[in-house]
This record gives sequence, C-alpha cells and structure tokens, in this order.
Amino acid sequence: MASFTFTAEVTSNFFGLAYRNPKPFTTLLPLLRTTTRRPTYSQSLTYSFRPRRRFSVAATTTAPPQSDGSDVSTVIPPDNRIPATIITGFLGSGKTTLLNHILTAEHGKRIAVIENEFGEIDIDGSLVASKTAGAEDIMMLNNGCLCCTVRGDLVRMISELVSTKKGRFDHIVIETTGLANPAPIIQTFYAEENIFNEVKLDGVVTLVDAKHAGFHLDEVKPKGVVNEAVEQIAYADRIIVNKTDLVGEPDIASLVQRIKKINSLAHLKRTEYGKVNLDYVLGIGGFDLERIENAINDEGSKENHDHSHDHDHEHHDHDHHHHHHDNSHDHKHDHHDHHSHDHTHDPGVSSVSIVCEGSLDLEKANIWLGTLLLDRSEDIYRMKGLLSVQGMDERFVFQGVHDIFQGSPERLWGPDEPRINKIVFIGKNLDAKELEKGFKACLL
Ligand SMILES: Nc1nc2c(ncn2[C@@H]2O[C@H](COP(=O)(O)OP(=O)(O)OP(=O)(O)O)[C@@H](O)[C@H]2O)c(=O)[nH]1
Repeated sequence: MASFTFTAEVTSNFFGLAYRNPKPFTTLLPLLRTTTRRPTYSQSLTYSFRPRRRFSVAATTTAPPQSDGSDVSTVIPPDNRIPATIITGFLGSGKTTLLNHILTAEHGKRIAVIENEFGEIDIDGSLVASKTAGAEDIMMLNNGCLCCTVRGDLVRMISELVSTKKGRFDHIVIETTGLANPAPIIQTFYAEENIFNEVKLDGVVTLVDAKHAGFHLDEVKPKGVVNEAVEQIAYADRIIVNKTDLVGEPDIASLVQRIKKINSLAHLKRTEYGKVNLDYVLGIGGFDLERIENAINDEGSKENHDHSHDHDHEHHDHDHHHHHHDNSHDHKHDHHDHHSHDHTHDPGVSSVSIVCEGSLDLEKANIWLGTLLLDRSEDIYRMKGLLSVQGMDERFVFQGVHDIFQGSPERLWGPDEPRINKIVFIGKNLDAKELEKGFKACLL
C-alpha cells in the first residue's frame, strides 16, 4: 500500500536523522516508540521537577526509583547551558531602550550583548555602552542583516564568547535589527552543534510599537515576502507593547487583540520605555520542555499588565475543545479594529490550539506529526504540546520551530489525572478544523 510505504519512509527518515545527529533530548522522530521511550542518554540522568503535590501519588507503584526523595521524576536531564535571549521588534519600537533598561537594572547577572544594527551601528553601540555598567561584553555585528548574511558571524561570536569568556557572564542578549526575521536566529541555536551544547535559547522578546505597529502589520508584501512585523510577533515568547504613552486605550486594546490572534502563547505586557521586571524577559525558558505545560495552560489567558479592564476579551469561549485565533474566521472584533477594515491584508498567521481528552495511538500520532512536519514545517512557526500516548506511562511533551522538533517523555501521569492532550500551533494558513480532525484520528 502506498501509504504504508510512505509511512515507513517517514519513520525511517526521522530515525536516520535522529541517529546521525544525536543532540541531547532532541528527537526527530516526533514521538518516541514505546520500546525506546527512554532514550539511552537519560537512563542515568533523572531530573527532579519542583515538587508538585497534586501528583505526588504517582510515584508509589509504577515509578522508577527516586533519586533524591522528591516526589516526581522525569527523564528530561538538567540543563546547565548559558541562556540566550533574542530581543526583536520593528524599527524604533524600543529595543535599545529595553536593552539599556536590562543593562542598568539591578539583577546581579553579568550579561554579554551581541548587537546587530543596520546602518547606525556606532551610534547605537555607544549609546548602550555609555549607560552600561553590567555588560561584560558588547559585540557588534555590522556586516548586514543578522537573518540573512551574517548568521555565520553570530555563530562565530557566540563561539568566541563561550571559548574565551565562559564563566565570566551569565546570560547572552542578542539585539536584532528591526527588519530581522527571527527564525534563522532561532535556528542557529539548534543547527550548530557547538552552540547547542553550550548555549540554550531562553526566549524571544518582541517589542511592538503601540503607535506604529498597526501600519506595519497591515503592510501588504509581495507574494512570498514575509511581513517582519507579523513574523516577529509570531515567534515571540514575550511581547512588550511599548510606547503606550503615545496612543489611546482603544487603539492599544485593538492592537492587543490582533497580537493575540497571531500568537496566543506569548505573554504580553504594555510598557512605556520598555520598563519591565527583568524576570519578565530573562530566564523565561521559552523553549524548555519542562515549561511546556505552563505555556500551553496559560494560553490566551494572560496579559500581565495593570489594566484589568481588558482581561475578559478572550474568555468568551468556554468550549475548550477548539480555539482558532484567526482574523479571517472571526469577525467579532472587527468593530474594534481601526487599522484594517480590509481583511485582504490579513497575513494569515494565527494560533490554533487543540485540547482533547484521550490517549493517542503511537503509530498514528507519529505518522500524523511526522507528515505535518515534512509537509508544513515552513508554515508552522512554533508549536508546543503535551500528549497522552497509549503505552507510555509518562506525559509526552514537545516543542518545535519549523523543522526543529524536540520531544521527550516528561513526568508520569498521575493515576487519577485526566489524560488531556493539548497542542498549540502558531503558523501561516493554518486550518484549525483540518488540524483537529487529523489529531483526533490518532486517538484510540
Ligand atoms: N514616547 C516614547 N518614546 C519611547 C518609548 N520607548 C522608546 N522611546 C523612544 O523611541 C526611540 C526609539 O527607541 P529605541 O530604543 O532606539 O528603538 P529601537 O527598536 O532600538 O530602534 P532601532 O534600533 O532603530 O530599530 C528613542 O528615541 C526612544 O527614546 C516609549 O515608551 N514612549
């Protein structure tokens, strides 16, 4: 049968890649097979989560021996790599202002900065440097745009930082040019073995200019050309709607709605002059498998700000089986939207989440996710998920950026814990119904 051959090919491809490129807890076979569900590297590494009393009963009968008396164990090994944060955002949105705030705030962290500015390199560099007490190093990338021409330079700079200054800084912050698409920068952290082993991507922080973002989001690009403003929002773990002093509340509210439809996973804050608590932007674990559950459970429900009037906008939908945050399918908010009355401008980037109780057939789920990654990885910007797989005692967590996929069994399911699967996709031209149908076909 043709489909079977294709399936086998998909599976062996993933196996082959995973074998040739053995990165810690990275697997390109979307879900591990039951027979190999504990990867070898992790057999001696048992990482304890912070105790979660809710599930403490889980360990009594079926759990492997506990290493330290903590109540829950998982197979995700500890991660001592140096965290790196990407600060992105459109021209003039406040990236340098935020960076200065980070560098001058009291946080005890020693921060190495990599800057990539288009054009006004020296001006920006001295601006940061003059206000800097805490920055261990500022490196400039000045050969052009980070996303296309100087990825090699980024790799070299990070490698140099690590090889010459390791132990002298605690965090790397990369400020991108306003026109950069963050994807290639994110991918650098996975594509380069040397970097992957030493540095972990902590998060993508996207600054949004409250006054001008609407225009940038509306901008029509030639076919095939990305709208950077949309992309920067789509990849974000944290969104900072900055310059709120320059616009009125209704405009901010409609912008926030628009952003949430593009990216329902990111936390969002409104600021003036990038003034945020440092723990909002540093140490956020946006790509950590251990934090998947928080990220997907928070989804759509949080805006960390002081304006309480906006909290209920996304809560009208209590049917947790299926959300689709997509302009083109949702005209409820049109009357708020002062910027775009014409939805042909819709960039088609949206968030889709699937929430469903039950257990997955491993084979089917592998084929579904594997095929999705092969066919649609260009359109799927980010995804996060927590799955219940038949025959697997642990919850399976995963996250992905385009064709990069990391998945691992996490802690054990509790005996009375409902087996609820949840996946969130952020991407282009996502068909929520089709995705949900594909997913449900994998359930037993
Ligand atoms: N009114 C107002 N101005 C701000 C705010 N935040 C930043 N600015 C100003 O906006 C201008 C641009 O800020 P930057 O921090 O340089 O922005 P950027 O994103 O680094 O800009 P590029 O490097 O050109 O991409 C500066 O003059 C800032 O002082 C804010 O919240 N309100």
